[in-house]
Amino acid sequence: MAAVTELGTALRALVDASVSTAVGPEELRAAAAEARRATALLEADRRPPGRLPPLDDPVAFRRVYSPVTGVGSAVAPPLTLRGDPAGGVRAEATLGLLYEGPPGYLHGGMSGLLMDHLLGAAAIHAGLWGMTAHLELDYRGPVPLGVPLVLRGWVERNAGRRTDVAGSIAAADAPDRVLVQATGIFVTPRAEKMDAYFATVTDAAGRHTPPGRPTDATAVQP
Ligand SMILES: CCCCCCCCCCCC(=O)SCCNC(=O)CCNC(=O)[C@H](O)C(C)(C)COP(=O)(O)OP(=O)(O)OC[C@H]1O[C@@H](n2cnc3c(N)ncnc32)[C@H](O)[C@@H]1OP(=O)(O)O
Repeated sequence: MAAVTELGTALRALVDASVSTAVGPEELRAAAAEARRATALLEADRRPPGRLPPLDDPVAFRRVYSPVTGVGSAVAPPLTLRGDPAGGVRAEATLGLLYEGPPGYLHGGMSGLLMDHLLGAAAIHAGLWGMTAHLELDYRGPVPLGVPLVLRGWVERNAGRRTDVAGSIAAADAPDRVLVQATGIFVTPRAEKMDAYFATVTDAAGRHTPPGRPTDATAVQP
């Protein structure tokens, strides 16, 4: 885990530098050559799709390469989710130029990614695993880059396999002024769909490990 985190941290610094650098073409080409060397090192042994990385725990929903929370991901902020004393889950983040939409502000699709994850995590935190069936966002104000944000997700109601969830993004210094409001419907797929979707998913040892088994949601910090 330390090595995965070390590489992820280095890659995030590289990606951030690559989208904010003002160096010339010679330096860009030299950096590209270094990046290709690193890629060759990593390509020496790759896992096939459907086989989880050894550090993943699908029951606890620990995903080291998640594009939202993955400590090993080059593109994840990465968020750390916590149980929210007010209910549901929350995370804090300061997002950089990698995620820019309008100049100086967060790309709206990135808000969608983050809200999808927070809402899904809120359902899981309540013991209600499901896949996103519907996600709706209201963009009430632009989300600034480079300032601390607070992201929240909470369950509104549950009926059978369906869970209605909501969430928000706000600046940490103005948490009551909601910039993005999200609502979503998460559905635990019927058994035959679960089988069809995840029949070939295995852990690193080759054991069948579909998601959605009863979870202790330990990926959310207490
Ligand atoms: C903490 C750890 C961190 C870890 C946190 C990890 C968070 C991860 C968050 C990311 C999650 C994703 O990206 S998931 C990936 C994106 N999503 C997908 O690919 C899902 C694609 N869609 C599907 O496969 C399907 O539509 C399903 C599985 C969602 C539903 O199919 P189904 O199982 O046949 O369910 P179905 O019988 O149709 O519906 C069940 C009930 O839900 C209602 N329902 C279903 N869909 C909808 C809908 N769009 N809008 C309204 N209502 C709906 C139905 O009316 C019904 O209500 P009633 O009649 O019972 O009242």
